[in-house]
Amino acid sequence: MEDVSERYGYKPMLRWNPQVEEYFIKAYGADHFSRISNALTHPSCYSCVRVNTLKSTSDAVIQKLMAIMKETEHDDANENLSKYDANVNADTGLKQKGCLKETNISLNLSDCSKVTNALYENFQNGPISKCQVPGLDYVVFVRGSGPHVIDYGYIHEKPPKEVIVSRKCAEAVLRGAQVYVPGVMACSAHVEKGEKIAVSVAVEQPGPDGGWGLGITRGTVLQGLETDPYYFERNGLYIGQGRAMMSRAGMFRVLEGIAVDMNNRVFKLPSFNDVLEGEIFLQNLPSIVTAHALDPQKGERILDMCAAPGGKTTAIAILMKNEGQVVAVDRSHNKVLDIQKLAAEMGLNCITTYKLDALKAVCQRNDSNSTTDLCCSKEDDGVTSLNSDMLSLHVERESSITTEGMNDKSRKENGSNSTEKANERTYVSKADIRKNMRRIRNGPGRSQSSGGRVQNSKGFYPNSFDRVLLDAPCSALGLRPRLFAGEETIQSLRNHAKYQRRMFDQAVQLARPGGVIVYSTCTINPGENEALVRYALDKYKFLSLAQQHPSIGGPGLVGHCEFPDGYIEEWLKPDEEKLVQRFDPSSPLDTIGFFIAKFVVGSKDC
Ligand SMILES: C[S@@+](CC[C@H](N)C(=O)[O-])C[C@H]1O[C@@H](n2cnc3c(N)ncnc32)[C@H](O)[C@@H]1O
Repeated sequence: MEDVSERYGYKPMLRWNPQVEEYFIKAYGADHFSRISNALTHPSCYSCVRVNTLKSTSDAVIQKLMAIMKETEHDDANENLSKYDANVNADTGLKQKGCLKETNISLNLSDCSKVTNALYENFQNGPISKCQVPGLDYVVFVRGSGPHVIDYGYIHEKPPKEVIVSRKCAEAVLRGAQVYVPGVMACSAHVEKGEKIAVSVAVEQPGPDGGWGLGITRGTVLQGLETDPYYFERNGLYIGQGRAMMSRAGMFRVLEGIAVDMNNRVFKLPSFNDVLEGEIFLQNLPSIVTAHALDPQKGERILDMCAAPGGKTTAIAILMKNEGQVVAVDRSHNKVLDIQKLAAEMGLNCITTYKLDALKAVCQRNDSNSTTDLCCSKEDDGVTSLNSDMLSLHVERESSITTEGMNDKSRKENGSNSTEKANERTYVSKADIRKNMRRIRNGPGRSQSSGGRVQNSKGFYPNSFDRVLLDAPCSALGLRPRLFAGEETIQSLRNHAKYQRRMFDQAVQLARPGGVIVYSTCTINPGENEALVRYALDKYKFLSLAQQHPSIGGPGLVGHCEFPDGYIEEWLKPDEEKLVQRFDPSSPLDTIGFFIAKFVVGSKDC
């Protein structure tokens, strides 16, 4: 007989490109890499909330979040007691309820086996508490739990009804999302609205051509038999149970909406996504530390080179008490709008946004005649803040979001995004929702006719910033939870590294002597981390690594790696490793994989 607990469990194995795996094993050692790889398949066991100290305090936020959690628990309890009655045999239903209760009661700290002592102490006084790291008391941790064992109601020869979801959908669900219609790939026959559904994920498998593939026809009928698609591959890839919000036919007919309401998850993480608008921001701990490491001071001029959606930009602005200027650029028009929305929601008017390719972030003085762009047209300081007069006179307008009046959420739900996008967690600001409501009521305003406005920039003058943050686009191999990592090859990893070096070259020109550059990535790839630091220190003798505060990540990697093609990748030299922060997803801090290096810029004349 089938081992039900194995089949209906959650024991994913991350797949890598074989050469990439070999490289990481060389870098970390086989055991350590296996721990990292395993950690990446799970979400962190706590959520991290950054408090907007200009609007609230950690204590006030903790009180409010506690109240929200209480309310939710109360709603959940009622929901659990009433929801399945219609379609489930009464006895089985009662058993399920018992199981749910038991599981809930067992949500204690021991579930989160990887929590450090520091975090453990944080949670001694309840599920929500202030971060104990000196200087980070405006960070609030909210305890989650998992992995939970779920009873899917398997009866011999009568497997539970189920859906298979796409991998991106599953990753979003593990972070707390619901299953949206586009994410559903296959479903059991005769599923009706309200029925209990087991949710598993189909992950890319090696294809005959050496690549990866997912050969599954959307709409496939599942029988719960070995003949089902990915039957064996889905062993141990069950991510929770939910209630069908529509019939099987509906799931493949409609284009939008929640297909399965996930009410019994393998990982339970409170998301607080749409509460306490402007008062809090959900952010990974290493990202918060990055803003801190930059050490922005009131009145300074700071450049955030790859800023969207603005998590670090707003953290920096708050550390500066909204005094000074934070110039936030991104190459994506819509993403610049996201930064604007977030800044508005958080009440931060020291943030100026531009659309700019960070590879062309430096403009020379003589460029200014040929451009209407503000950044290079102002002789005195190289950058100009965005006020309303300037907006009407100088802004280069761009047509905005094509789906005028729709926020990200409605786009997601109406199916105009891809299958994957429908299950990615997208940030929707309350300010955005309110703005759209106003537009619907009043019609488009004068400045709203083409949607949001984004000012193009042609770059900034050299040495025009006190501090520069380069939170570089990267392979993102530290992000979690992740169920597949095979897409990155050695070549693609090297391409990321090249791109980052070119951006760093721009950052070096823009930071003034005596200024600071912070470089960060959310990848575990040393080629994009330590190797970038090596490149920077070897090429720019006036740069030196600086101590970061707080320093809670681990040390960097010292040495080098020799590749089969003869290429040698140089990492850090002894003593440099303590000056960078490497957040290891398998470490007790239980964060995403992340890297931070801080450079001080010396005199550029030498
Ligand atoms: C890691 S994300 C930044 C996250 C952001 N710093 C935050 O904390 O919210 C990288 C960003 O770089 C942007 N990007 C990629 N290539 C770029 C380029 N050449 N110039 C400017 N931005 C770029 C992407 O659009 C993306 O928003």
